[in-house]
Amino acid sequence: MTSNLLKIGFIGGGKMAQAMAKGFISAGLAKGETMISSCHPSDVASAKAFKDLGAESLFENVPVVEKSDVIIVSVKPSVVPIALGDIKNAPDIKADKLFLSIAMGVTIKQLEQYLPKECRVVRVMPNIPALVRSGASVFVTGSKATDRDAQLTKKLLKSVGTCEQVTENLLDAITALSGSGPAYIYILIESLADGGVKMGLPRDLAYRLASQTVLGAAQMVRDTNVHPGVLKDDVTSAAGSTAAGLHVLEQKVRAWMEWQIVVVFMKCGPVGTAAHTDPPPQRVLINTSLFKGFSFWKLLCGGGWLQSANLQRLIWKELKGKLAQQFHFSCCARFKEGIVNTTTYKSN
Ligand SMILES: NC(=O)C1=CN([C@@H]2O[C@H](COP(=O)(O)OP(=O)(O)OC[C@H]3O[C@@H](n4cnc5c(N)ncnc54)[C@H](O)[C@@H]3O)[C@@H](O)[C@H]2O)C=CC1
Ligand SMILES: O=C(O)[C@@H]1CCC=N1
Repeated sequence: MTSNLLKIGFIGGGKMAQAMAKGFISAGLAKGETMISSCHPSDVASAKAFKDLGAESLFENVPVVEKSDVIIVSVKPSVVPIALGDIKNAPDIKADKLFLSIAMGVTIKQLEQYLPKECRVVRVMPNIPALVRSGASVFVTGSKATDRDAQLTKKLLKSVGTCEQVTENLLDAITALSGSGPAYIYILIESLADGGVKMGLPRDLAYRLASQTVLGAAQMVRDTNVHPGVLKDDVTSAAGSTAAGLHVLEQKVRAWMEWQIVVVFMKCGPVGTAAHTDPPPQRVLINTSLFKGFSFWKLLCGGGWLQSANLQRLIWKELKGKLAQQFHFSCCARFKEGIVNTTTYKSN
């Protein structure tokens, strides 16, 4: 029986939409035929992926809204105004429905502006392990979303992992931690396994051991409620092998893992708003250790202006090497007596 199941629509049928759709099917919350997706006409792979699930797959957004009870907006942030514009500009569309946007950096305010005024909006940050129902999701409700919408959002997201309601000011940091996080854990697994292979392990055994080790360690943190530092000490015998390994890792990995959260956080604001009319928020850098001798540098959200070109050059030199992708960001120097500089750069 499919008649009691919600009709779930995806505007954008890419990687994250497919992960959620497959998770909903495994959870019994949807069937292929109760879902519908749209994608760009050039994206035949995504269209096929949804068809393979038994879902309808289109190259138009308006019918997805018309045929669904809940619509998941799962296009890239820069495409959100275009895709939602299709809906706003459609004559006679009945859009008094719940829209869940998973787009990085696009705010509730923007979503409500892009959509027809009768739409109810929830902003979500899921992650890709939703595919195997081990996702970590959070959500924020928009101004017109009801308690029932919040309950429904929870039901959908809990079916594919954990789900917590948060406030919107936390979403960019959450994107950096759990939205992007799986990618960082994948390189950790890959590098653990590569190290094992280097020392003679068969590759398939190395991946099985590496992934189970990450899974088990994560479960220990989640289920025992013991501080990760204490758990780490339990593995580390005096003068043993783990201590030797940690000596290497502590020098680089810990600092870099924290640093990437700052970098992603900085990226979320400006990119999410790049295509929009709102002025991009000033995202500024805090890393007191980076700039030796300039211990007054702080991470700030806010603006200001600096006179020292030397300081600007120094920051830019530091950052350029660390930020692989092209984007705008602002650097801000804050002296003890107040903010003295903000400059917007474009990396290349
Ligand atoms: N991939 C991930 O792990 C996560 C992604 N997200 C968010 O999910 C969103 C989608 O990301 P991915 O699935 O990774 O990207 P993707 O590139 O795999 O999917 C984007 C989809 O949008 C479709 N599309 C492009 N233009 C369109 C249009 N005008 N109308 C309708 N569909 C259109 C594309 O054909 C494609 O199917 C992004 O906003 C991202 O920030 C959030 C959390 C995790
Ligand atoms: O890379 C991205 O922009 C998206 C947001 C979180 C995970 N993937």
